[in-house]
Amino acid sequence: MHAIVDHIQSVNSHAGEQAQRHLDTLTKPPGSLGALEGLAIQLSAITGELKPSVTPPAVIVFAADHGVAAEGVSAFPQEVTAQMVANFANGGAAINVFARQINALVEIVDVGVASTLTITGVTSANVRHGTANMVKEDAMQTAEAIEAIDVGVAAVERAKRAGAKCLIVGEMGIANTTASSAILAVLTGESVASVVGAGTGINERQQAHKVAVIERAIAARNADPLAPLEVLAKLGGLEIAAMTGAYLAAAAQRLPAIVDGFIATVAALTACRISPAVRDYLIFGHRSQEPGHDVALKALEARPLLDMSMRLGEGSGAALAYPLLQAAAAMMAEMATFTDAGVSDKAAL
Ligand SMILES: O=C(O)c1ccc[n+]([C@@H]2O[C@H](COP(=O)([O-])O)[C@@H](O)[C@H]2O)c1
Ligand SMILES: Cc1cc2nc[nH]c2cc1C
Repeated sequence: MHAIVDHIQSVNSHAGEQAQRHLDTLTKPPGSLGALEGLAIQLSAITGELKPSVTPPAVIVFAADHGVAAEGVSAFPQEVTAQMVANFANGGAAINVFARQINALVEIVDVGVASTLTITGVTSANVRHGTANMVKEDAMQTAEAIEAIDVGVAAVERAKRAGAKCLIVGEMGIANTTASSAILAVLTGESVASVVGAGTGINERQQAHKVAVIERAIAARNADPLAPLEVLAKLGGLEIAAMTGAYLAAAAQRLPAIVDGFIATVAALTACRISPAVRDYLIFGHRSQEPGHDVALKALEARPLLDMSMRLGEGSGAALAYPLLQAAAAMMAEMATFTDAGVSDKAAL
């Protein structure tokens, strides 16, 4: 982890300024493509290229289990994590469908599923078979969190070697909204109640119980809000740590990363607390229905591209946003300039 953090540099603001100048020569009123122009400038600043390519994208899904599931904080039983991993391997989940739609490379990584069965087509990088119950003990040791971060780093490096030009990082883990809410409350100082939601679909009474569980865990673990790795280890999840590592590696490799929903954004915030320069490598794909997502987005000063009332995870919202990045790249590469097309530029009034 430390080696990758040392590699992270700021985005190339000079390339971003050149992209802005190029955009203003294209046959459209300046700024008229709105947020798409901002996206193009960001892609240039990330890659250092005036005409960047985001093809092909790589989808990486990290799966892990959570000891805190034993507290009855999710609408679904823990075994669903492993069952969904098998579904990902068979190509039947929503993320598989959306990944095929955008011709993405796909890797499914078991970084901490409770089940000990191995599944063909899944990268086995299990650090431990689920975290401990954070109400009773630290979710994991710091060394395990670092190991899981390194699983994320390694997956991004494989994607880069395979030719990926853009990353879509997703997750699967029953009870991971509980871990994410706990991390977010500690990192931001916001109340637990303001960052807890229905997750996979618990009712209001169960949500009140979830708030109480998280409050107890936060009090018992007593993590230092200024020590992101400690917060991640004590309250986090193995897939959240792997995603944190993936965002750190994306920045180190100068690859744009599309952040998915609530859990992904909490991992992104953790990565930015470890290394603030990561922020400018991140593009926020969608706004999740999970209420804590707004808190996490605000902490990152992020405006997501889509608002589809989704709350699935898996990287699904990021995959749906990917065609907007393709459009931004195509605009830079293919649009005619005023000079090329013989169109009169803005009148000098
Ligand atoms: O991405 C989101 O915003 C999101 C919001 C709610 C739930 N999820 C997914 O649902 C699972 C966690 O929900 P829960 O209720 O078990 O904590 C996990 O597998 C996530 O991928 C994902
Ligand atoms: C079926 C199911 C699919 C998921 N995908 C991500 N989280 C999930 C949670 C459940 C319960």
